[in-house]
Amino acid sequence: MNVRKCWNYAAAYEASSVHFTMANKTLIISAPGKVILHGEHAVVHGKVALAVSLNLKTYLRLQPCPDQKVQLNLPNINVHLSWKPAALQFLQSAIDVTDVLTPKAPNQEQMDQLRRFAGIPEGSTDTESLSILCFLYLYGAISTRNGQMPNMDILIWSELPIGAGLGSSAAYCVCLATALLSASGAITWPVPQEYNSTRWSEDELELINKWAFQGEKLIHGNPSGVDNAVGTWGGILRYHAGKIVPLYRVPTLRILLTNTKVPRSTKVLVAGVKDKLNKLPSIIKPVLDSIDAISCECERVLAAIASSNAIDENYSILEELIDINQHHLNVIGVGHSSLDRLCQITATYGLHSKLTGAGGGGCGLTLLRPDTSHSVVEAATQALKDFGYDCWETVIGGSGVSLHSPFSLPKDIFQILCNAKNCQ
Ligand SMILES: Nc1ncnc2c1ncn2[C@@H]1O[C@H](COP(=O)(O)OP(=O)(O)O)[C@@H](O)[C@H]1O
Ligand SMILES: C[C@@](O)(CCOP(=O)(O)O)CC(=O)O
Ligand SMILES: [Mg+2]
Repeated sequence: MNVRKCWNYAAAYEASSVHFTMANKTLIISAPGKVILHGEHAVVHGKVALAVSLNLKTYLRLQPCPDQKVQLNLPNINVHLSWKPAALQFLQSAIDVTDVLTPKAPNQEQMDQLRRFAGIPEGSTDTESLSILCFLYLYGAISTRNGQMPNMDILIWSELPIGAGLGSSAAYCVCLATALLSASGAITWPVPQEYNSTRWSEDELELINKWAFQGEKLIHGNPSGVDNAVGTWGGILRYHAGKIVPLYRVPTLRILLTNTKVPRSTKVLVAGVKDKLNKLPSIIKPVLDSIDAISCECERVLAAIASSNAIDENYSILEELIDINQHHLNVIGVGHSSLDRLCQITATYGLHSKLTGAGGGGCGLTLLRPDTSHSVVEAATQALKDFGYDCWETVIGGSGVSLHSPFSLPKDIFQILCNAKNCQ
């Protein structure tokens, strides 16, 4: 791997006790959430998944900390922490990552040390604990290389619903990995004229993706890697056993997303499927094989639609695949009555839905045909909202991890990330 050294950054670093001086620039990064069309859960067991980036994003703002501390602000979950670098000194010996180009996951002993330091009880899977442990691990593994204990002020805020199947954990990890790798000089510290675009080389994106995957392991236990791949590269991807293939022959899809608002944890659901597979392999394995076949068939049909072939018939196949997969997901134990209701409500409008992401509540997707009328979408949306669900038509397939100028952000996001007090 040829990861570029950021020489300007290194010079600034040498000349200053502040790790990422760079003329005290603020770095703003975003990573998108994702929608899994087909293959959730099966992908953890080596099957194919098709996933696409979402126009809802997580944003990270990184800046030097004026009072020489390490600060972590996570306003979505009301976490505001601050450490003196000396208090984090133990991370250097505890997380012994000798080569930042070779990402590793924490072992049990390291996890125990991090947990004890943060005062998090063993086995705790609450939102705050996972986010803090993930930060401490990535900071310790990436930022403290070369014996440094850099001060920094990090704020991460998301427009994604958290814990709802749209990949907020991966977007969180991609943003953190990108910021920490940039600040440590392992990947390019982007220069101002590169704002509003992805300016990392393919090797750098690979390194971001690999570190984000280590973070996902901490949050999910046993992730497939599909979510962090979409968060890093964006677009529509076919993911199979770590192999990422961008798909180009795909029509513009219209998708309605519904958040049932039923909370659930990906970690718990993924572990549940593994248990079922271990307990009843001859029953569950064929279901995972069938989900694999659904993803492959969906890819074929999307390519056929993109070539303008028999649109109506091919949409009928897509709808049937959605229905079958939703049944399979129920069989492997990741359904929920809130999702069944979503499928029933949309069916009354002739629309087909399935859960997306880990299931157990969270979000479902509904496929709209190119000619599904506005009035049908409105009526279905209203019926779902009447049930207390959030429902919106999405824009999918946008860019992956990106860099932003504070002043080109949408006003509301600018205000959250860069109020006058926080932004330099
Ligand atoms: N913006 C955020 N701020 C803090 N933590 C976050 C944020 N986004 C995601 N997380 C972490 O990711 C976890 C949710 O991940 P997960 O259960 O995989 O659901 P999903 O990825 O579908 O949103 C949260 O419990 C939290 O630890
Ligand atoms: C269930 C799974 O396939 C997707 C989980 O996505 P999410 O965390 O629910 O957004 C797990 C994985 O692929 O790592
Ligand atoms: Mg997740």
